[in-house]
Amino acid sequence: MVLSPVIRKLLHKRVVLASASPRRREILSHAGLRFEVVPSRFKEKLDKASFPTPYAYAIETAKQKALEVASRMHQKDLRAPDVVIGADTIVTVGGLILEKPVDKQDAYRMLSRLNGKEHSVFTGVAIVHCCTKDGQLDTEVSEFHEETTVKFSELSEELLWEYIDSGEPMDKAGGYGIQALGGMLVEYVHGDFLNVVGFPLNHFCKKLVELYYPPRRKDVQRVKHDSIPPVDTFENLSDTEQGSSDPAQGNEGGSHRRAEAGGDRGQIPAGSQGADSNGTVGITPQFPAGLLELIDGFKASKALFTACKLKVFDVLKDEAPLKAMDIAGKIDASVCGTERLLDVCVALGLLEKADRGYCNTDLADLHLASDGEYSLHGLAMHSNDHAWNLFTDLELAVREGANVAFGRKAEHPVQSKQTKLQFMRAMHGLTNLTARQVATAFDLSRFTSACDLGGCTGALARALTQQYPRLKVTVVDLPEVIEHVPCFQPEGRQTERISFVPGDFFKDDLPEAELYLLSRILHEWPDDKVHELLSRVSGSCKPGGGILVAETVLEENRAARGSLPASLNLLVRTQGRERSLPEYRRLLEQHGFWDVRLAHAGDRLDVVLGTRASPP
Ligand SMILES: O=c1[nH]cc([C@@H]2O[C@H](COP(=O)(O)OP(=O)(O)OP(=O)(O)O)[C@@H](O)[C@H]2O)c(=O)[nH]1
Repeated sequence: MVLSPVIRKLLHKRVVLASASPRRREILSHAGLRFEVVPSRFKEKLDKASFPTPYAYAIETAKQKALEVASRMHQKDLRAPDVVIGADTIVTVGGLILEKPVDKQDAYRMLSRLNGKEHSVFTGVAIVHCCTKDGQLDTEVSEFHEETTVKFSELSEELLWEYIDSGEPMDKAGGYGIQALGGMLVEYVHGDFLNVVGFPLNHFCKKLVELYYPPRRKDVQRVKHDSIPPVDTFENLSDTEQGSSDPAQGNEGGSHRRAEAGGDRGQIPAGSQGADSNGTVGITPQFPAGLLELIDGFKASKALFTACKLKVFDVLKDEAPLKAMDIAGKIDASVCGTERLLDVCVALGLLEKADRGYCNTDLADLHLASDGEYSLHGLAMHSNDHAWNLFTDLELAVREGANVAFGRKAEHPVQSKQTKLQFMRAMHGLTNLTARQVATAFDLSRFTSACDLGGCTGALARALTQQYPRLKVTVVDLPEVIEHVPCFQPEGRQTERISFVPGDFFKDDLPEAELYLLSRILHEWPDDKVHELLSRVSGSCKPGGGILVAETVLEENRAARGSLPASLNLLVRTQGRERSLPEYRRLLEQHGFWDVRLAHAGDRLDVVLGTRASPP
């Protein structure tokens, strides 16, 4: 949803978020902003003592992060984005500036300093507008900061260490994440909560209003600048894309129609008045850009899939820039069709276009070319060739309440050899992106052996053995999956501590292990099969051993997660479903696993750990 026309002002610009923070990405994308993410390479080590205030330090760091990205992008293709956003969050307590802890001891030092006290969280933000003049990068920087006061409860040493061991503190300023487990440490917050999480959205919108709608004399009394203008006021500020920015054509005094339902993802913004040929006055609703974007969403996905299938991103990874004609030759397609596809990819932020031709964006280089550890090419191809067809049955699946496709089209997602390999590629790319976070969500160093059930290409096993030098992992998967594992072994990095065992975890004996891993497995199955599997795991797991389940755990407010399409995916594809923490807790407890704990492992994945109790 795009609530604010001021965010819409940016929809037609190429916006880049110069940050690796998943929280910033989430806050801004939930606000309806469209942008690319290019993490900054600026080293955060400015001399803190040389700044008059902590926030001056945060602002300068934010600015340097954004400027580094602007100049790198400009150098790469001689064209910088229109807007680059940088941010830096710090915590101050007793005159000290705390950033992200470097290790657990550092996290402990930070959290001990915050224990039982009030502290301030500052986020500095820089909005850099770029343009290219005579091949030179020209920038205009707007900056601001926001302060929020947070008070921690008195916390015991045990609780502090339990929190540190959850792994959550490590990539967070001050060593805590208020949006997750860290929220339990906090007694009160004064100020903007999102500022603590990493991005002061409210102040950002005010800054945009200031930049994009400088007050006209007659507005000065009407627009209150110490708050985000209410929606009506924003509508009056709407630009030519949505209405008229000409003050003479504004809506002042006009009646704003409000809808009961529908409209631009929920609300119909006020439009313009006009008379028809009969002289009847009517109101044209404002253009529902967000809704049209939803309606057209499938076209964007299909464009991405097609470019992947035609290996456009591979071609441009090998050689760039290239003109449409050269690319068409290499992918064996028509020039006019190729040019259209390429331009759509530019609009989608997947490619960049300059005078000398087209290039991949960093995002496409990393994730859409078919090679590379973090390639999602396999996932895109799986979505194109399989998920796409299954989703045509969504209406039927919704009517029936179960996956009608399951019986008709597939017994399991792994079918023909080609399909199998494609599914494995999809899972491999996805798992590589999240494996480290899953491996570090809890401290698993007490385990010396693990068994990854349905561990596919061993991507999670690899992350675990890299993280825990004493750990040996056995990967169990169907024989027809294990057969293809050699295609996925990274050169020279095969570790002797990983072994692959062909087998069916519903039928064959499970290998002995202290820790059993079920990553993205349980959601594939209905409750009766989950019970069957957990009972087998429970039978093999010794008291004190563990079970680690990696899944998207549903929150109470189910609509709040960006991963809900996944739940429809399960509806059309399998008989399984996503579950909430109470549901996982109940399932695990029923099979003798206690002390069930949850940790987040990134945007779309959570980890649940349970410990096998001694039988009564
Ligand atoms: O309660 C919370 N407090 C802070 C955070 C996250 O902490 C980091 C702050 O670090 P920084 O500003 O340096 O940003 P990075 O993550 O290193 O990304 P950049 O590439 O922008 O430097 C930030 O991620 C906050 O979101 C939190 O999550 N909760």
